Amino acid sequence: MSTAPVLELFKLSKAYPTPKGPAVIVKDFTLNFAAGEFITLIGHSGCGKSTVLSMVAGLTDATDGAMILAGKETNEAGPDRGVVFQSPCLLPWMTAFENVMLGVNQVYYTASKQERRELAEYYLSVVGLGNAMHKYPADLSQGMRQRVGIARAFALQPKMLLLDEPFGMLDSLTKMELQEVLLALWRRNKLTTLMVTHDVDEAIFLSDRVVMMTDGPEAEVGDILTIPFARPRVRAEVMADPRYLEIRNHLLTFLNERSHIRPSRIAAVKPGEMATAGSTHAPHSALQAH
Ligand SMILES: Nc1ncnc2c1ncn2[C@@H]1O[C@H](COP(=O)(O)OP(=O)(O)OP(=O)(O)O)[C@@H](O)[C@H]1O
Repeated sequence: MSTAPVLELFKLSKAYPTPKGPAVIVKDFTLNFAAGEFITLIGHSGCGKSTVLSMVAGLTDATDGAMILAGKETNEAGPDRGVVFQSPCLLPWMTAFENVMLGVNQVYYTASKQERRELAEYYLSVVGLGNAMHKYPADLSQGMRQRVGIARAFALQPKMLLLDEPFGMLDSLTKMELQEVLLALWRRNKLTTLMVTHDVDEAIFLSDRVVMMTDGPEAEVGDILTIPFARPRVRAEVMADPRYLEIRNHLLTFLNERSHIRPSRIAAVKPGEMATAGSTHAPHSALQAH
């Protein structure tokens, strides 16, 4: 079995020009994604999470570093990465089905019309829009529109799925429903996934690993936590597991206390305490030395 990562991010950095000179938002962001791995990225507002996702999507150029996707260095956007944003940006004059078909027609132009239709219908049905796929966005709830966005991303069958706070604007019940929809699709398709979220519980429930970013400027990977719960996960069982609170506390402690500290700048830490990109920390091994 191949163990080569699907995506390697090596010392990715991003600086934006400002009147006072370049502002380095993200610095030396290094992380590998195993095939089919679900990674969430958490950190304080404005630290640079979306900037990282945007560089991975090829929508923003990195100022430094390298990105290797499926063995090839890449720095451009492409249909091999499906992106879902907080708001799905559907064309209002097209139905949900037509919105999904737009991408499907471009990517699968060699398939027959019938095959393309079936692909779009399949993913719209799986996300629960079997009876609403011919409605226009204005006639869909926000949660339903986001289901279209998810169906659209999966229908292109990309190598990677990139999600930028996809459930950030939804009420908590709809959010939980869509997390389940996402997990079901992810399991079926085994897509390597990067998701940006502010929601610690969402990160724990969905992820194989949670990557914590330090505060910006010059934000970097501060710590990485492996989530130990077996899949498929049942929310109630995960939340009742004694490790859940421990993991949650670890993440909250990072956000409240440790996100201001840059691992790369700390000289005196005990061996084994420092998180490195790709590490698989258990909650107890947290960096405490500050
Ligand atoms: N095009 C741009 N030009 C200049 N500065 C930018 C640009 N895009 C983002 N920034 C700055 O980069 C920093 C990181 O932004 P980014 O959106 O990546 O953070 P974030 O962690 O995703 O924030 P949030 O959680 O609030 O969505 C912010 O200070 C933002 O103002």
